[in-house]
Amino acid sequence: MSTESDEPESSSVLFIDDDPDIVKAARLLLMREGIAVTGAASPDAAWPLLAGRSFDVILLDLNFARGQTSGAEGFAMLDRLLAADRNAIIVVVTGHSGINIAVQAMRAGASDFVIKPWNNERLVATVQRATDLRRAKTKAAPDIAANTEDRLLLGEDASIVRARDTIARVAPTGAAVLIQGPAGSGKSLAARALHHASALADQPLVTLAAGTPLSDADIIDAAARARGATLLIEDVGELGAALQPTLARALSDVRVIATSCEARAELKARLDKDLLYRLNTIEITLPPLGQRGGDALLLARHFLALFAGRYGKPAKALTYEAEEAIAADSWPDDVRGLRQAMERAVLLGTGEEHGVDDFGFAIDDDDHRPRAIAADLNLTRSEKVLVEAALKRHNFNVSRAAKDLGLTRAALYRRMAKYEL
Ligand SMILES: Nc1ncnc2c1ncn2[C@@H]1O[C@H](COP(=O)(O)OP(=O)(O)OP(=O)(O)O)[C@@H](O)[C@H]1O
Repeated sequence: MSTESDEPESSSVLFIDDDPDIVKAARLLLMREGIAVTGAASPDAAWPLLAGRSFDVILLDLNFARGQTSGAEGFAMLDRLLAADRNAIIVVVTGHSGINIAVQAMRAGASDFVIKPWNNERLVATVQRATDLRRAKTKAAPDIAANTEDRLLLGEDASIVRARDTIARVAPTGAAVLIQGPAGSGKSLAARALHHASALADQPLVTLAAGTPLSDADIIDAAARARGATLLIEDVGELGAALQPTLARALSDVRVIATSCEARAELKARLDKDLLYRLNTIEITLPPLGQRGGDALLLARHFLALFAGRYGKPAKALTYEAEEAIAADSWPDDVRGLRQAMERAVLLGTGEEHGVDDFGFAIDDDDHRPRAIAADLNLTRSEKVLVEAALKRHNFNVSRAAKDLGLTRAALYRRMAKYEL
């Protein structure tokens, strides 16, 4: 938001670095220049902050895991940040030995780099330059400063990593993309992410809701408005047979993204061949949340932090039982249902932590385990989920996680290898 004042506008920095002392040093230094620094200890911890607001500059450490020097995690984050906001201003932070890596990062889209330990004056100058660059870009395209919640397809399950990768690769091409998945699984979000990452991001995204009553004229009108831009056809499998040829004919000079709850075979039976051919050059499938491993827990934490920020409530941790129940639930209303459950918990939860009661899970009276776990007969999956939850809870400290799980360190390491954690 711009302010009418002679004072220079203060700027905001998100510093993603696992070393709290480094973040603190930057905060104290930059504060004197009117620059506010928010810290995030890991890429995971950064997303809820990014979803809730926008930052002028992102300082990104490239190495997170202890002893890592390849920068792989930082590069992955750099790609994701730029996919979420192609005008993000990212300054990578690296040690002396990482100059080559910093140069590679700039080739990959970073705006600048800082070498640790830094020279104070140089850090201030770099951040100020980066802020100016952001301001210039924001002026050119005012909507980029809007919060990025509608572009972040979060998750670490292989299916979501693949979906993000496909989005990043096909967005600039203009190819037609069909996104399949159950209701509430993130199809519209994926479509918007695709649009924002495309060369047509500055043009409108026209939506045609195929599941609502439509006439030929509605279809022709939507396609005309989307000419030279992108048409999002939601629930394309619901489109009446009589209207399908009209749509197929109207889709010239339009980038098409379609979503469908139906799987491919069903869609094939329902849709006119020409229309399907026009829609499914590239297919992206979003599996139900209950089949995405640890993503339910990751998303739950994300939404809790997001809503805590939005409603000005304290950020609370989840109890162990609540984590287990969230990880093991089948989430019939998918991500939408989980999102609502987390919003309700933030608004209504009264305890110091979010417990199972905040989410309407019932505890089994016999073994004091959440019922959702008892109902899940897939032992392998439950074990993976529990191991992952314990590791995350203890910030990947293996000794503490092993103790929590009642395992020896060796037994935990074996399971981590088995589940590729
Ligand atoms: N991977 C994700 N990361 C973050 N938020 C998500 C994710 N997936 C879904 N959401 C959020 O969950 C809600 C439901 O997602 P969305 O509307 O995209 O689902 P949909 O599959 O299009 O549903 P429908 O078929 O009912 O239209 C939205 O608020 C969306 O932002």
